Formats: sequence, C-alpha cells, structure tokens
Amino acid sequence: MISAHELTKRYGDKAAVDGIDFTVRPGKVTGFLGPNGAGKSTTMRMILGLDRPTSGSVTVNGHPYAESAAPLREVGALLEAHAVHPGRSALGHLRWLAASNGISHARVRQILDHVGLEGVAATRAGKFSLGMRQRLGIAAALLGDPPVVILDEPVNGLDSEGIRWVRRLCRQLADEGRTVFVSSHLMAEMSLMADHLIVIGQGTILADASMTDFMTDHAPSYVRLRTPEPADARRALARAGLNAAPVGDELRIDNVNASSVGDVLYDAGVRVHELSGVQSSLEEAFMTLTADAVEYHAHLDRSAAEPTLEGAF
Ligand SMILES: Nc1ncnc2c1ncn2[C@@H]1O[C@H](COP(=O)(O)OP(=O)(O)OP(=O)(O)O)[C@@H](O)[C@H]1O
Repeated sequence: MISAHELTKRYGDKAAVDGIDFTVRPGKVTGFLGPNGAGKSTTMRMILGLDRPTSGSVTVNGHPYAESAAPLREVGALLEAHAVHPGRSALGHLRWLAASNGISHARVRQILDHVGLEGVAATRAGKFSLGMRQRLGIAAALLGDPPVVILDEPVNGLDSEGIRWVRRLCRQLADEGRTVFVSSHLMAEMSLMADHLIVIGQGTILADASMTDFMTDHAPSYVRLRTPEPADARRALARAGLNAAPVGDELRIDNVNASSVGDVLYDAGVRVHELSGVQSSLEEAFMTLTADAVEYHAHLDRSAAEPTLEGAF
C-alpha cells in the first residue's frame, strides 16, 4: 500500500505537486495518468525517496521508503530505463543489485528467465535495444519479489508482444496481492491494464476512482446518427425530449440508446443511413478531464488539424 498525505513539492514559486492525498491499494493495478508536466514523475520520485517533499508525506507499507532496510524487497521500481551502466551485462547488473539486498544468484537467473533476457544475460547493456533495457529495468524491479511495484512508462519502446507481456505481468502481480502503480501515456493500453485510476493535473488530483466509475462519470455513451434528413430528425427527436447535436455531417444524441432513437425516427418517417451506440474512450475522457490542466499546448492550424469529436459538443 502507498499512502500520500498532503504531499507537496515546490520548485521556487511553482508547486509541481500541490498537497495531494491518495492511497494505492494492493490487489489492483492502479494507473497514474496526467498530461506532460502534471507531476507524475515528481510524485513517484518522492514515493521512492529520490526527492524530498517540501511538505506532507508519503509512505510505503506504513513507513517512508528511505527507512526500509532492504528496499528492493519492499518496493520494485522502474523509473528510468537507461539507468544501467552500459558496460555491465544484464547478469552483472542484476547481481550487483542483488548483492546489496541479500538476494541470491539463483533468483537473478530466475528473474532473467522470467523477463525473457536469459539468452542475452552476458551481453553488455550498452548494446541493448530500448525494449531490452525496459525488460532489464522490469527485472530489476521484480528482483526482490516486492509487495509494491512502481512502473513509470513500462511499455515505452516495447513492441506489441512486449506490451502484452507487461499487461499480463501487471495483472499477475496484482492477482498475487501486490500493489501495482503504473504510469503510461498510452490510454488504450491503460484502459486494458488498470483497475483503478488516479489522474493528476498541474500537481493536483483530478480523479481517483475505479476504472468503471471513471468511465461512467467521464466517458459518456452516446448515439451517432447519419441521416439525409437531419432537420427532420432533430425536430422528431426534440419532440421526444432528445437533443441531437450536429457533429460534422452526423448528429450526436446523449443519454439514450440506439434503439430508442431508431424507434422515434421510424415513427416520424425519417430516413436513417447509420445509427450506432458509441462508448467514449478513456483517451477522450482523459482529454476532456485534463483540458484545463495541460501545461504545454501545441498550436495547430485548424485547417490542418485532424478531424475530431473533441470540442464539438
Ligand atoms: N528539478 C526540477 N526543477 C524545477 N522544476 C521541476 C523539476 N522537476 C520537475 N519540475 C517541474 O515540475 C512539474 C512536474 O514535473 P514532472 O516531471 O513531475 O511531471 P510529469 O507528470 O512526470 O510529466 P511528463 O509526463 O512530461 O514526464 C513540471 O512543471 C516540471 O517542469
């Protein structure tokens, strides 16, 4: 379990993390999301004692990480996939870590096998691809068989097979009763991986909810309609108490299912070319929730921008 209480980190005038409270519970994969500069890395660094809070506190299993006698056995963390000496082999790197935490050579071999690096155990890490370095970082995180696992962007640089492997690994770790805290920019991946979400923006918590509750609250379902008679359709739907909002050459109707819309249009004799129920994605929900908390906005020429449903409603 990870518990933060009024956790704050200031850099000069700027609060990178601004008095946040949260708990990351065992037995679940908790996703940590936020736009660039939101404070995710700063929070993770404070959990691991790499940054000191300006005020407030964060504990792992009831005490600050820095007070742990054998930290690798308590918390496994992947923060920076490049943090391996390039001249050291995967085996050498893990043995070096194991030595300071009283972990056996047999466990090092076992974990290399587990992450699929046994065939390159003697290869210098400097020759590793980003994906291989990522696997080595995950091996280091799991070396001490810790009850708490923190993975910052674990799927960075991995191919599809590697991404699926990380997803299954996180599920397995959570099913074993461990606390799994994962950040990722890949929303589609996060929606498959996480049971619970903590969303941070400009140093404050924007959401802390189960994936199901988060999607219910922030990712509404709606009906998308294509018709050659949009004005007639809107009038018929308005008579039934439904608002149909134009989005490009389609209509969007919130808070209703597709069959009800179809029945109204059939009764009114309005022709329908396409009618479908749509569930907003985690990415759409995240974009809406964090729209005001984005630190760096790209300025696109509107005509060059991709067509999007965002902002149309
Ligand atoms: N050492 C530092 N000195 C000054 N400002 C910092 C320092 N570290 C982080 N910040 C600032 O604190 C804020 C939060 O940064 P942080 O790296 O924690 O965000 P993040 O959510 O991890 O972002 P990203 O997704 O881009 O990695 C940003 O505005 C960043 O510029």
